[in-house]
Order: sequence, then C-alpha cells, then structure tokens
Amino acid sequence: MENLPGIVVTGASGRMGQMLVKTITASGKARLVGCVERAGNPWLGRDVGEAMGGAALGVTVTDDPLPAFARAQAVIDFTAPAATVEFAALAAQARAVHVVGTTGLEPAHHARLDAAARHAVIIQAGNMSLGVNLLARMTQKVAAALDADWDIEVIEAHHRMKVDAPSGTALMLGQAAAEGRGVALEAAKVSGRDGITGARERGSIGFSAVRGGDIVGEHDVLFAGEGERIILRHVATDRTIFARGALRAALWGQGQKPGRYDMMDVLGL
Ligand SMILES: NC(=O)C1=CN([C@@H]2O[C@H](COP(=O)(O)OP(=O)(O)OC[C@H]3O[C@@H](n4cnc5c(N)ncnc54)[C@H](OP(=O)(O)O)[C@@H]3O)[C@@H](O)[C@H]2O)C=CC1
Ligand SMILES: O=C(O)C1=N[C@H](C(=O)O)C[C@H](O)C1
Repeated sequence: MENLPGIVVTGASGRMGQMLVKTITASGKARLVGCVERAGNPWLGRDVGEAMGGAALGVTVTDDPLPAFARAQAVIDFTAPAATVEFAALAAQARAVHVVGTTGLEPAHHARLDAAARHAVIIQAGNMSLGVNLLARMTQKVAAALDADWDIEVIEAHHRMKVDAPSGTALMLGQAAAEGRGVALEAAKVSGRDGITGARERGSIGFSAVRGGDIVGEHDVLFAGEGERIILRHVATDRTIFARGALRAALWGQGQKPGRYDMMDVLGL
C-alpha cells in the first residue's frame, strides 16, 4: 500500500470531489493522501470519510495545498478555473502530476496551465470518460466525411447547479467537429441563439445548453443534412465514469515528461 501513488483531491466536498475520494480509496491502485478545500469550507479540519457520512479515512481536510501536494504523486482537481490555475502552479512546484477536470477554462487560464506544464505533467480534459472521448473521435471522423451542407449542432443537458455553458464536453465535441472539417472552432462557433437571429450561417457549429434537475450529463452531436440526420449521443448516468477516468489519468501521468496532455493521450485514442 505504501508503494502506491499518493493522490490529493481538491474541492473534496464537491460532487466530483466526493466521487473521487470514494473511487481512489476503493481502487487498490492509489492512496488518498490529502484533501483540500478553501478557507471557510465547513469540512476543514474534519476527517474526509466522516464528513462524507462514513468511516474515518485518516485524511483531514485542509486549506493549505502546498504541504499536501508535496506528499503526493498526483493532484486531481475538479474545482473552478480561478482555483485550478493556482493549484497548477503549486502542483508544478511539488512536481506532482496535475489532473484537471475543471471546465469553463478561458484562454488566460490555459496560458497559466501552459506555464505550469513547463515543469510538470498536466492532463486536462472537459470530460474524463472513455465514452465521451470515443464520441469525440467519432465526431471528428464523421465531420471529416461530410461537407458543410451538413449542419453541425452540439446539444447538451446538465443538472441545475452547473455554472458554465456550453459544457466542457460540448466544447470538446465542437473542437473535434471543427478539426474534422478543417476549420477553427472560434470562427465557426455560434452559441445560445435568441431573437431574430437570421438564417443559419453555412459551416457554423452551433451549441445549445439545457439545465435542469439532477441530469449528470447528456451530449448529442447532430449532423443535419437535406432529408436525413445523423445523431451521435452520449448519456452519463453516474459520475463514477469521470472519477475512474481521472484516476486512470493520474496513474498514466507517472513518469511522463513535463507537458500538456489530454484523455486521448491517456486512452491512446
Ligand atoms: N472533466 C470532467 O470529466 C468533469 C468535469 N466536471 C467539472 O468539475 C468542476 C466541479 O464540478 P462539481 O464537482 O459538480 O462542482 P461542485 O460545485 O460540486 O464542487 C466544486 C468544489 O470545488 C471547491 N472549490 C472551489 N473553489 C475552490 C478553491 N479555491 N479551493 C479549493 N476548493 C475550491 C468548491 O468548494 P466551495 O463549496 O467552498 O465552493 C467545491 O467543493 C466543474 O467545472 C465541472 O464542470 C465535472 C464532472 C466531470
Ligand atoms: O458540471 C458537470 O456536472 C459536468 N461537467 C463536465 C462538462 O462541463 O462537460 C463533464 C460532465 O458533462 C459533467
């Protein structure tokens, strides 16, 4: 057990944080060596297992990330963009692999991740599941096979607490479609139509977001042609798929050269 890679979970009291704690401790492949939350969080100072309503796990939730990261071989981070860029610098300082599931990252956040990745391994993806990464590859291939007479729309649905749109997964799928078609997503992207929008622009890639209830995550990539439609769909029913993917990434990252990686690298897709 002592030889297994040690992992720190940031945002441990969150939906994904709790799922990660359960997945890591049940895996037999890694040890949970730290849990981080920000100042003011009610879990600070408590054993994370007890805070989750179960048996003690011997890990106390802290708001001091660096000493925790220094004890770890990997940090798994599903929090918020402002927190993630700070964690990236600290994980690089500690030479720990940083697995980033946080979505809503903007160019300035990516620049901070790029800087940290000069010294450490960062694996970042808007979706860590095997199914969605396969879907992204299929999307790229279908987009490459069709011309711009086929309109591409990405439609996603998530729970009512989600704070960013389009989802990280929708953007991943849009990026895959754009790559397949040989265009830049930034130039083709149309998001959240409302009012007198005018007719659809040929070659654009549209995004629509639904928010409600406890939907874990659903994504359709629609290719709409004349007289026919193709729909590629992924439905997540359980957050363990993301946690399992993140743990797999943390283990894969051990011994890799410093740099930016994604789940396609981890899964060999
Ligand atoms: N890539 C993937 O496969 C997936 C990505 N996600 C993404 O993961 C992120 C988290 O999702 P989810 O777990 O549902 O969200 P939650 O809001 O449930 O959890 C976020 C956690 O991060 C904590 N947090 C925020 N800021 C900080 C900080 N500065 N320091 C320490 N902790 C912090 C929050 O604490 P507090 O309560 O104090 O704010 C909370 O505990 C989102 O961006 C989501 O889109 C989700 C699922 C899969
Ligand atoms: O916030 C979520 O819940 C999810 N976020 C990710 C995203 O933005 O795509 C992944 C998953 O769909 C769940």
